[in-house]
Amino acid sequence: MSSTWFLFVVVAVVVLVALLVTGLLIARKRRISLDARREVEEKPKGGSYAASGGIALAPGGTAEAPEVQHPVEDRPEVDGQPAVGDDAAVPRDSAQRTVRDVKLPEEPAEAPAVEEIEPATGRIERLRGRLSKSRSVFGTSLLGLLGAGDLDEDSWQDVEDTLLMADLGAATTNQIVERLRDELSRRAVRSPAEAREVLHEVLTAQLSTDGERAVRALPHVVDGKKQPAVVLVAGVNGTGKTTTTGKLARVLVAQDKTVLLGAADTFRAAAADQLQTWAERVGAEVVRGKEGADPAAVAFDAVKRGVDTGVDAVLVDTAGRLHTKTGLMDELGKVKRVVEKQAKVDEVLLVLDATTGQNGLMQARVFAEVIDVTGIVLTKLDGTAKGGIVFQVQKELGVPVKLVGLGEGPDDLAPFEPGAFVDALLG
Ligand SMILES: Nc1nc2c(ncn2[C@@H]2O[C@H](COP(=O)(O)OP(=O)(O)OP(=O)(O)O)[C@@H](O)[C@H]2O)c(=O)[nH]1
Repeated sequence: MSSTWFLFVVVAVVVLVALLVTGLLIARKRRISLDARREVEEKPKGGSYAASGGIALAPGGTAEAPEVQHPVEDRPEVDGQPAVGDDAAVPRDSAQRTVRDVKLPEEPAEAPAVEEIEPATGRIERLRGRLSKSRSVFGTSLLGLLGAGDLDEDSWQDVEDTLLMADLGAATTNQIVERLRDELSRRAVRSPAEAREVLHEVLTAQLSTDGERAVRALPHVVDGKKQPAVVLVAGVNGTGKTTTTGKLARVLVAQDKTVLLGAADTFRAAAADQLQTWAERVGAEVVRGKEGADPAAVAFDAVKRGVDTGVDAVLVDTAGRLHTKTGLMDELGKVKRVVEKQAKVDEVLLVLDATTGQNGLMQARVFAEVIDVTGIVLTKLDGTAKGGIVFQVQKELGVPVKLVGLGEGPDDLAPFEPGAFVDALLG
């Protein structure tokens, strides 16, 4: 009986163990197959990347990104650009690099180059081509008429018209025609060469004047002390005052004279800058005031500075005054009076634009009433066929033409010499 019970118990235990093992195996098998299916189901379509973690979010607003020490700091040769290895060190989604100020090496300030200046002697000959417009009137027209031999009244009328059109004015034209008639018949002129000689003589004589043509721009001694020459440059806007002042400074510097420029044209904003540029080109000092400052005060300061520093000449560029504005014209008189508290004004150059013809003459008259003009500068003779204005303006003012402007170039200013001028006109 006991052995039967023992056998029964063993069989029961074996069955129980078998059942237990089978149950466990079945349960495990089920779980594996389930998980595998889910894995297949959850796999995203299209082969895209499935992130393993979520995106870190932070509240917006003022939170500042931590400063990143970028390796570029240590590698100046990459010049701030990403280079190989940068991404490895700084992940893409780390804070962006900020713009950094990089100190560039300073460029050495360029000293303004002082230019070489053409000698002034013989300039009118060298610039004679610039008078080509006026030359065609005098050279081609007049010589054509006079060189043709005996002139009838119609031909003399043509000579007269030609001179009038060249802006010689009625009085000067009459005098010239009369002289030409006399000389041509007295000398029994037959050839064009003889006609040219007579014309040259008559025109040159018309240009002669008792006035001194030298520009008074050299220093002198007062009470044993060197005093700079003081030159005022006056004229209507745009006639070429500033340009002439600059050109004249070059002429002086080329002769080893020291020059100071006074920018008393305080009306036109760019005038002082323009003068400063001229000064820098020749290495001269400039005295300038604020825009709109009293021109007389600037002129005074310039002359004072010139006296104190012992320069050879002070050239004062005055404002472009319209001759119709009497107040402004009076101011020019004031500039002169104020300057003369410092030093005598040696030269008042009136700049006239030759292309304005008769209008230029009207300006000259008004200026001469306000200020004692001592010399005339006739500019832009290169751009006009009316070179004859030279003849009129001298007669009108009784003041010599001292300088002529024959172009915009820095050395296109020539001393006025009647013989050379007429030569250039006749070609
Ligand atoms: N062709 C030619 N142009 C000239 C001559 N002189 C001056 N100019 C030109 O004329 C213009 C006026 O010259 P500026 O010197 O500025 O005249 P400004 O009288 O000082 O003028 P404001 O300062 O306005 O009163 C510039 O373009 C010069 O280059 C000359 O002889 N020939």
